Amino acid sequence: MNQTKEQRILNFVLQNAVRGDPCSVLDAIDKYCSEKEWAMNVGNEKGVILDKTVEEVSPSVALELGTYCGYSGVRIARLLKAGARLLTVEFNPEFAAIAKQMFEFAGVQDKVRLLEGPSEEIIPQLKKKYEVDTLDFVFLDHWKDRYAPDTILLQECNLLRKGSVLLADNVIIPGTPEFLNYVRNNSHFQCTNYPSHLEYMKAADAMEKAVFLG
Ligand SMILES: Cc1ncnc2c1ncn2[C@@H]1O[C@H](/C=C/CNC(=O)c2cc(-c3ccc(F)cc3)cc(O)c2O)C[C@H]1O
Ligand SMILES: [Mg+2]
Repeated sequence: MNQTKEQRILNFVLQNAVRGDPCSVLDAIDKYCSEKEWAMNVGNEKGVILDKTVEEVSPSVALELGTYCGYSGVRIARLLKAGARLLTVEFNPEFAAIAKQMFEFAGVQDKVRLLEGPSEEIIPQLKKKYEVDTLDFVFLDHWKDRYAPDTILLQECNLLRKGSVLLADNVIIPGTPEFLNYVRNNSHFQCTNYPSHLEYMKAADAMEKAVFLG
């Protein structure tokens, strides 16, 4: 059976990165996806914005929506302090299987919990089933039309507290107009835009940080 692009990315990592070295995993994915096959990883340029935000927040509990191959999950998990954890949500079982192997190879599997299913089903389970009180950091990188409804759902489920930080990928391309309108016109969010570029390309993209004010 033909391999998928995501399996080819994982194989390249297994053959070219160093087991237990998260940075070598990120470098291998970026090398493959810039030289061989484009893929929708947040990439190294927007990845630095993600790094800085994670370091600023120093979250105890972080949530990622849209795991895909695990690139941003490795990126976030490598920066987490001892005892902190990342919950990452992915509803495509093939991608989830790839990401799990990516986390194990990178050596971050003890910090990451991959939750398989649609975000609208998982988010309401976070408190009771996954023992979350509130979320310190949320990275939104799943279907772009889900950013706004899931931001509302996070509030409805009382998962945000004063100071919770949302960071959204792709607010220019593919674009998340409903989400931007929602958080920028909402007195409960303080927003900051971070201009950048589409992963592995010259096209303009940006990330948006939205801090929940309680
Ligand atoms: C609701 C829900 N629940 C759980 N997992 C979900 C979910 N919606 C998507 N997912 C999972 O996240 C992943 C989806 C991410 C969606 N990301 C994208 O569609 C995406 C697309 C581009 C892009 C830009 C320019 C172009 F010309 C073409 C593409 C760039 C990116 O950085 C992206 O994140 C994989 C999917 O299975
Ligand atoms: Mg993205």
